[in-house]
Formats: sequence, C-alpha cells, structure tokens
Amino acid sequence: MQRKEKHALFWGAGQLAIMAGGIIWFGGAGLIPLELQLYLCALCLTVGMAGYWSGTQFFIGKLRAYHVRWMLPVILTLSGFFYYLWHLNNAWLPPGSAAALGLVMLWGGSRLVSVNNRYRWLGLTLMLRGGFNLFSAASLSPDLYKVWFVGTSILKVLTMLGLIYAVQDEIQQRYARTIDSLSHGFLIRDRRGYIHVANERCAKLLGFNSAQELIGLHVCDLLPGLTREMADHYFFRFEADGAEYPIADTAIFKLRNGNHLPVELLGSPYVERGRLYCLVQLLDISERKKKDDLLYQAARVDPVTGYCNRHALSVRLTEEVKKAAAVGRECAVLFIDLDKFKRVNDSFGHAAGDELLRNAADSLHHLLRPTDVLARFGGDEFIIVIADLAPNSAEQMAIDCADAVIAAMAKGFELSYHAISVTASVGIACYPHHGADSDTLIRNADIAMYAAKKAGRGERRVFNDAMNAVAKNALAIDGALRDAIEANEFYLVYQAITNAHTGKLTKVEALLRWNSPLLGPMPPDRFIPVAEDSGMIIALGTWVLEQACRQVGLWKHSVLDDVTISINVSAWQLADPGFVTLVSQALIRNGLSPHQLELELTERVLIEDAANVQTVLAQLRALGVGISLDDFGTGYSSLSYLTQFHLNTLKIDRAFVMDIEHSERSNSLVHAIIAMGHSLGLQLVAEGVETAGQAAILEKMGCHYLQGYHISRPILADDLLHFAGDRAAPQAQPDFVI
Ligand SMILES: Nc1nc2c(ncn2[C@@H]2O[C@@H]3COP(=O)(O)O[C@H]4[C@@H](O)[C@H](n5cnc6c(=O)[nH]c(N)nc65)O[C@@H]4COP(=O)(O)O[C@H]3[C@H]2O)c(=O)[nH]1
Repeated sequence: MQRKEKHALFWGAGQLAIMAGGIIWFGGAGLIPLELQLYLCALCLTVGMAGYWSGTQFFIGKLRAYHVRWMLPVILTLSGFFYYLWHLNNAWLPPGSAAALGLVMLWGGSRLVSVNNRYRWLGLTLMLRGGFNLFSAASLSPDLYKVWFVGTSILKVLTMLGLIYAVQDEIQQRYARTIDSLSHGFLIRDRRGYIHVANERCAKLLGFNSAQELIGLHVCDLLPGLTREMADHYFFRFEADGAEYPIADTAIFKLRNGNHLPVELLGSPYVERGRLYCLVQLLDISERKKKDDLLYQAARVDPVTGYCNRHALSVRLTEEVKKAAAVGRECAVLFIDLDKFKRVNDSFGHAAGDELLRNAADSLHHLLRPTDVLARFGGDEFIIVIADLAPNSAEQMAIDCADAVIAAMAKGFELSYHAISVTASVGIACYPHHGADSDTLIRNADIAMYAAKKAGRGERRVFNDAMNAVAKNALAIDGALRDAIEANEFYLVYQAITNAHTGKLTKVEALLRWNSPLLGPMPPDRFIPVAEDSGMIIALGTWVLEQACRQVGLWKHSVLDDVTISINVSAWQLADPGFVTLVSQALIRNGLSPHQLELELTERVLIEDAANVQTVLAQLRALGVGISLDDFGTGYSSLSYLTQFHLNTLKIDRAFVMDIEHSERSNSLVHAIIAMGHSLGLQLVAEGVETAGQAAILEKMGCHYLQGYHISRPILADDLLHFAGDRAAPQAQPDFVI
C-alpha cells in the first residue's frame, strides 16, 4: 500500500470508530450496562478524533513517529476525561461528541484548505461537516436526531468523494512524475496503434511541445513509411507464444521540423484491466549511429588514400561478379604493386611514403571510368576492378589498362620535397575465365602479379594455369601440415604486451610458428588459412591452447607469475561443441586461474555464426576467461558487437597505429576508438607499436596496453622470461587499474 493510501485508512478508521460509538449509544441501551456503554462511547469518540487528526497530519505530511508513540496514552487519557464528563451527565454525550468532533474537523479542514490544492475540496467538505457538527451540538435535541443523521450522511458522502479525488489525483500525479523523470522516451500504444500514454522526454525527442499532443495520435503519424498493417504486425509479436522481451528494433522517426531521428525501440507487453498494450521505450541513438557511421567509413575507406580498402573492395567485387554473371558480362581485376615503395618509405620517411601513395592512387583513379573500382589492398598494393565488360573483351581491356597504369607510374611524381619515379607490376585475372568469385579472382591476380614481378619491374602478366604452382603450394602446405603436430614441427613464440602507463609486462600473446622440414619456415599467414580450409585448425588450435597454458603454468613463481596469456582462436574452434570444456580442462590441468587466459577473436568470427558465438562467449565469460577483439577497425567494425558480445579487450589494428604519427585521420580514428572503448569499459591494446613516438601518443590518448616491435618481437619462452626479468627490476610504479 502506498503512503497516501495509508492516510485515507486513518480517516476511515476514525469514521468507523465514530459510527461504532453511535451504534453503542443509540442501539446499546438496555443491552450493555450503562457504565460500560459510557466508557465505550468515550473511547470510540477519542479514537475517531485521533483518526481524523492523524489522517489530516498524514495528508499534509506532518505525522511524525513520536506522534504515533504518544497516540495510545493520549487516547486513554482523553477517553477517561470524556467518560468522566458523560458520567456526570450522560445527556451531554451526543452534543459533547458532536462538538468535540466538530472542532477536530474544523481544524483538519482548515489545515487541508490552506496547505495543498489537491486537498482543498476535501478540506472544504470537512470544514462544512465540522460546522454542521458544532451547529448540531448547540441545537441537538433527541427530536432532531433524524435531521442530524441525514445531514451528516450527505456531508460524509461529499467527504468521501473528495477523498477519492485527492487519492486518485495523487496516484496519477506520481505515475506521471515517474514516467516524466525517465531519461528515455516512453509511450504506451493500444492494439490499434493509438497512443494512450507518453512522457515529456518522448514528446521532446519527437519534436512535440508536450506529451499531451501525442496522446490520441496513431503511431503511423510518427514514423514515415509505417503502414497500419506493419503497426498491427508489430503488436502481434507481443501476443506470440514464447516471445522474449524487450523486443528491440531500430527506426528512423520523422520529426515535425523535417529532421530524421534514429531511435532504438524497446517494446514490452503491458496488461491493464485484462487488456494488452504495448509499452515502448525510445532511445535516441543518433550519437551511436554517428560513431557507427564513422567506424563504418573507417572500415571501408583506406585512411591514407581515401579510396576503398580491402574489405570494401571484396564487397564491391562480389557485387560486380554477381551482376556480370546475371547478364553474361565479364569483369577484370588488376593487382598492382609499386615496386620501389619500401625504399621510398625507408629513405624519405612515412610522410613521403603516404604522399606517394596518395599521388599514385589519384593518377590510377584518373584512368578509370566512374563504374570501375579502385582500392588500396595493402601497404603498396592497389586493386582495380574494371566492371561490366562485353563477353571476351575483359582480357584485352585489362591489358590496355595495365599498360596505362605502368605508364602512369613511370612518369614519376612530384612530392612536396622530392621527385620520385616508381615502377608498377600488374597481375590480371578476369571473370569468368580465371575465377568465379571475388576471393579467387583476387588470389589469381595476386599470383599473376608475383609472376610479373619475377619477370622484372614494370611488367604485367595475365593469370594462367601454370601460375597455379602457388596455389599448388597451398596443397603442399596442406599435405605437410597433416603430420606436423605429431612430428613436433610447431612451436610457440611469445610477444610481450605491456602496460602503457607503467611499462609493466602484464600480458603475453602466444603466436604459432611452423618449421617444416619439407617447406622450410612457414609464416602463420600462409599456413593458418590452409589449416582453416581443411579443418585442421581445430587440432592445431587445441595444441596451441594446451602449450600456451602449460607455459604459463611453468612460469608460476617466476617474474611472469600472474601474466595473462592471449591466444588466437579461429571461427572453427568456437563452432566446436567441445571448445568450452577444452578451455576449462586446459586451465585446470595447468593450474591457471581463468583470468590468466584471454582468447583473441576477429570480427569475422563474431559475424559468421553470431547466435552460437554469443552462447559460447557467454559460457567462456562465465568461466572467467577474457575475450578480446583482434584487428579492430579493419573489418566490419560495429559498435553493436562491442555491446552484444560482452568483450573485455579491444585490439586496435596495426594499420591505424602505423600511421598515427603522420596521418591525422589515423590519429583521430585511434582517438575515437580509445574514447569509445573507455566509455564501454573495455581494455585497449594497441598492436604494432614500432616507435617510441607511437607509444607516447597512445599512452597520452589513454590506451591501456601496448604491443609491438618497439617493446619486443615475438620470442621464445625462455627469452621472454629474461626479458621480463630485466624489465621488472626497475619498475616501482603500481600497475594501472582500469
Ligand atoms: N609489422 C609489425 N608486426 C608486428 C608487430 N608486433 C607484432 N607484429 C605481428 O603482428 C601479428 C599479431 O598477431 P595477430 O594480429 O593475432 O595475427 C596473427 C594471427 O591472426 C595468426 N596467428 C598466429 N598464431 C596463431 C594461432 O596460434 N592460432 C590462430 N588461429 N591464428 C594465429 O597469424 C597472424 C600473424 O601472426 P604473426 O605473423 O606471428 O604476426 C604477429 C606479430 O608478429 C609490429 O610492431 N610490427
């Protein structure tokens, strides 16, 4: 029961006590001994007065705990006094009671009238009753009892109405205040789509002057493009069996000033008097959307040249291949590598390197039609997609374009402080002859580019089957991988991750190395995709997990006692139903506490089977294992992953860190990622830190951890132990706490 309802209860109790007194006096004559009758009447009158007094105090919020403590002794004393009076002359009982009550009512009524608007009506009726009681007391004779009874009953009804109005108004005001104080917009719609309740925040969000203006509108009046059928369909979702709440949607609201507002809607069912309504919370997500758009752009636009990046290219090429397949056309992919770029970078610095890339990209872009695509694929690699070509013309068109590219590059570039000429090697692959999908076309164009490079600088080559040796190389890798675990050909190296603030070595990333007797040392970038294609990655990942945990177990009681080990996990491993058990067993077997293990995932992993991944990650988090998102910013970067998957660490990709000193764009992007990570309570690790300048900038930006050649290259376990020992000695500052 609410506070104000309790107040009414006090009054009700007072009213009942007075009625009981009346019954005892007028109906009890002859049935109860007179002495007892007198005392009970005195007691009822006092309880009645106390009820009215305390109810009034309560209404205006002035009833204190000590009032209640004194109530009983006061009632007993006062009732004794009244009993004494009635005892002297029991004819005083009706007029005396009416007078005493009248006084209390006049007092209570005047308090209510003067204190609060809501109770004015109640106070007036109470004063009226008080006056009537005093008048009756003065004139009461047994002949007028009936008149008194009718008069007082009418007034009582008026008081009750006043009371109901006051309490209802109080409850409604409280309800309105509560929903108005919500920081989110809030509305309740009925089955037909009409709005019944809305708060001020909702009105403000949607550009209305007050919540009142929204009441009675149809939801279709708020959302452009929303039809009545769609609004009905939305409601049906709340009636569906097994639906989980809140139901989350996003929508763009059209405001009255013509602007559009992106909003997240959280809908829940709400039943009132047996009727189902839909309660919708509206969250303004324009800021979030802006950041998402920024990340979206960052994930698709190359920060140095401003043209497409690798991811955007893959999307566009897939589209072009699909279009070409649908209408029997062709398209061509040109893989371009600038031959002397590294030397430019090393000799003249990153700024000159970036300027060269920008100039080269611009002159490539001049050669293209609006429908073609230009992308920076990697450091000094560009890809051109020539789209929508007539059947059997792609190869010739691509050759002409490659010649134009080589000529354009050979002309040289006037940079700010240097004149530089570069040569380009170009590989060509055409759809449908050299591949039927984007990955194959890029891979084959890449193979052709290597062939061009081998043939000398400034060459072009069209892909052919003979070049497939490289692809066959993948087959060779696949074959050699099969027995490599048993043959002990793998080992792990460890790369230090240090606290950006204190320099303390806090985490270590385990990286896989393969020294194949058949193929020689093989970088993970080459054999991991092959292991993923063949499914062998599961066995390999299990080996890495066990080895890494075993190594951390061996580091116990050393300077690396409480280090956290970070290992890369592929999508295949997460999809394996036994993965969580595998992790928990590896922890137990090697005596590691779960916080010492962090699993690194890429955004691709998160997207591929989002529902399953979410479940597995929830289980791993429940276990206490950390989850970190690798290469953030290069893929499909979306804020929703960060909140949806309960990650605890974000690794900022090397591509951004690399340019942080020279590119304003990379700098502000890293800044934005760090700020966003902070606001989501995530730990941030910057990858690929190669210079002290980068480390200093990142530390200043609030990045928590640093990893890269500037601190240490990936090294063997024993070397890392020495490295950590050397590093630990002079550190006196406490570890950074997030
Ligand atoms: N230029 C430059 N590079 C730096 C710097 N600091 C670290 N690196 C390199 O960046 C890579 C970081 O690992 P990653 O992003 O997880 O990327 C890893 C990871 O995706 C994958 N990988 C490595 N080990 C495993 C493994 O055990 N399992 C799985 N599934 N993937 C692995 O192979 C990728 C490449 O690994 P690595 O060749 O060892 O290359 C490592 C590391 O040697 C720096 O300052 N400058």
